[in-house]
Amino acid sequence: MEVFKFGGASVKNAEGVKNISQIIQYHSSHPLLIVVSAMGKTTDALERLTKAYFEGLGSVHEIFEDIKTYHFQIAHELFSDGTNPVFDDISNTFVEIDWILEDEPFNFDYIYDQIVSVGELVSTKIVSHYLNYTGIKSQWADARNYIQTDNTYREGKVDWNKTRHLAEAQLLPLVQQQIVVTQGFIGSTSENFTTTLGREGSDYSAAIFASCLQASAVTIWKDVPGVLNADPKWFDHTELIPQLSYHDAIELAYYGATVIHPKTIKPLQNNNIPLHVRSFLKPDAAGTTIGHTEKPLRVPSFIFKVNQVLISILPKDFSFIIEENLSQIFDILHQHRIKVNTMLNSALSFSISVDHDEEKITKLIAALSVTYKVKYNKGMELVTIRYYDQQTIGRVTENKKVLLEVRSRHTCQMVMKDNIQAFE
Ligand SMILES: Nc1ncnc2c1ncn2[C@@H]1O[C@H](COP(=O)(O)OP(=O)(O)O)[C@@H](O)[C@H]1O
Ligand SMILES: N[C@@H](CC(=O)OP(=O)(O)O)C(=O)O
Repeated sequence: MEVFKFGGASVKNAEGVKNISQIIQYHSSHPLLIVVSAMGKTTDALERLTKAYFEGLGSVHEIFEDIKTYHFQIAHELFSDGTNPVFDDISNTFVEIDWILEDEPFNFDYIYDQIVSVGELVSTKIVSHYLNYTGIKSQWADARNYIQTDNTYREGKVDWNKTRHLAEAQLLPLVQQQIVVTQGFIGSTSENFTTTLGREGSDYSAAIFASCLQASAVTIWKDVPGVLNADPKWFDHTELIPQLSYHDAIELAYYGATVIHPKTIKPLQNNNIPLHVRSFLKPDAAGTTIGHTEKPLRVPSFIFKVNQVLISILPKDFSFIIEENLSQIFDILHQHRIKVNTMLNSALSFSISVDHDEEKITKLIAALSVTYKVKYNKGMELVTIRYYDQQTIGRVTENKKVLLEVRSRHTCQMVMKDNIQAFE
């Protein structure tokens, strides 16, 4: 059996749903598990809804109505028959949000997961109904019955033993009967509360299912021809990488190549399952295959991250940065759930580049400032070049001021900006 994953961009409208149905039909001669994300930018909209609800804003109902209208419009374009059971199914799924909104808000992360997960529930209902409507026999499955996590809401940690057991015992027999459509991104605690696996986590879901079911391959269908040596949103002249080792794929994803969620590769590598990245716009093209290959990447690959904050942390008494300080600093970073994108330490300071999440950063700086002198620069860019050379470094740093540079044998990272403004 194989696992196919379709992200939000592939099902952002009725045309998209029709397109992926054709892809599924073409491959339907062998068992398939289809993992689907929320439609288009629905997760962002549900996040806005959750925030508005917590802030008691009057826009809550307007945001919610827009989300519902978007899905019903897609369904009306797909199903000419207004009595199709899909319409009741969509309504019943959205009712879960109505119930939440009737109560007073409590525990943001928990409520976030209960609301935001509805995006995946409703998209998979539409896709599954549409496959059946067009004669492709399929059944809908609730990913929460299989993917078991702890109760770290918004970033559920997978309980692999339970998940493997449930997937093998209960999901595999279904997939062997007919095509199964399920959700990416969501799981469940042992008390049956919904969790999410972290933003963009549907690729990871596909890998979890594939590894638990010993799939022969995973294909993630994207709006790009495969893995390129840079994000085409940033660069004009990108090159397709036809074959990529698991190791290089992990490095690229880890440094922020958003084409693959960083957690996706390891479970596949551990089980020797190839990962194909292909275009849902050109489904006949081979794309990229990630697997065991000794072929090194021939072209330098770039990863850009904008909206970075460069934070320098110095002991208040100007003493040296020693292991004890580092351990305390990492503890504070961990408590604030901050992912460090790059770091460098010198005798007197420790510098990190992190994503600029205003709320988290304000709290982090306040916590660090108790013990340390903290300097920071907002609005920075972080570029990572895998397999760098001097010419490539020259190209990306043209007209930039580099504030921090870290190099290993294969990877060079630079934090930079056009005009520097220092804050203290
Ligand atoms: N190295 C890369 N190769 C290809 N695409 C990349 C790369 N780095 C970033 N991307 C971006 O990843 C996007 C596809 O990923 P994403 O939007 O998360 O898909 P989905 O929502 O379908 O999961 C592309 O549109 C592209 O802009
Ligand atoms: N819908 C979730 C999960 C996901 O992975 O979506 P996508 O496959 O569209 O990136 C999100 O936007 O975070």
